[in-house]
Amino acid sequence: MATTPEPSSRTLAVSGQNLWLWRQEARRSAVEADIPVAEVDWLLQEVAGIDPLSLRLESFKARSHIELRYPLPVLTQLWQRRLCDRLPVQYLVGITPWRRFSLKVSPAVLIPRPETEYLIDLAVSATGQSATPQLDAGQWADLGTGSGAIALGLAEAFRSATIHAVDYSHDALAIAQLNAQQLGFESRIQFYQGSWLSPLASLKGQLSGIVSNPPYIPRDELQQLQPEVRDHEPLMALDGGIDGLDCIRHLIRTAPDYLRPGGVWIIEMMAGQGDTVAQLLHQQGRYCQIQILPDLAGIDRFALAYRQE
Ligand SMILES: C[S@@+](CC[C@H](N)C(=O)[O-])C[C@H]1O[C@@H](n2cnc3c(N)ncnc32)[C@H](O)[C@@H]1O
Repeated sequence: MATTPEPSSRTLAVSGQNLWLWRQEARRSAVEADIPVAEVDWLLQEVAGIDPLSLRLESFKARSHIELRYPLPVLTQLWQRRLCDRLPVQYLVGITPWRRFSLKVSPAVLIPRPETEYLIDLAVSATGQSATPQLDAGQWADLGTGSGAIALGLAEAFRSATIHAVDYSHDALAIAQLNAQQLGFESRIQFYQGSWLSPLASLKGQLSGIVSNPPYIPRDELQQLQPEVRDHEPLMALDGGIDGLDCIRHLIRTAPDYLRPGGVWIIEMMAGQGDTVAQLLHQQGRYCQIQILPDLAGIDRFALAYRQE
């Protein structure tokens, strides 16, 4: 498993000119390796604390010294891992932005994606549109919490709710808990190790909402994923079984017993799964107002339904 070196406790300084030269070389190698050059600047923001404008205008070049989290040769080694091992830059620096949060990530968790941010907006608008009272309060679940991103988003959006975050992976839960502590949400989110809803048996019939971004990649397609994903993100976060729908089918089948009447069920899915997911929700017979919703690019990526009253 890839690990990022611990930041040095020594003060490590380089001249702006030297760092500029390092950046030029890294940008050249990024182009050659077909990696977005913007990732070099992201790395420099994190390890050298240089703001995006100074990077864009290259004004940092005039500074006599810039403090780094790692010595320059270690930075070079890190960048080599990005180039040669295709290690995602988020794992290199150990953090990723998501909504307004800066989340700790490691190869134990999926790197939360920008499109997943929309699940929180869907949850907020679903509670606003519902006739069921106080859907934005009470108990909410984030199933397959990974880094804790969705649980944190829900905790921030629904100030009176308690969030129950479940993951099968102990290592993922450790990261999620750390994120909750660092962002000041530890009293609002409870964490459970186990499979989907099974650790929440005591909450049957009480959940105001269930939100999940489950694994949904068909098994045969895993090998065709980009190396950054295939070789570094956890298989347990990706593998959705033969047709990609194993976890979604399970969540459709089990969620009605856990939702309160009128409670909302929201998931992310893969492009092309919308028709089948809508059909499964209809067949289950206990959902209403079933909707398949697009992402910002207009591609169907989300499903939303309410438990019948
Ligand atoms: C696609 S990732 C989503 C992570 C995070 N919610 C996000 O959106 O970035 C799916 C998550 O489901 C978890 N998972 C897989 N199988 C599970 C199961 N049977 N029960 C609970 N969690 C599971 C994985 O460990 C992984 O963290």
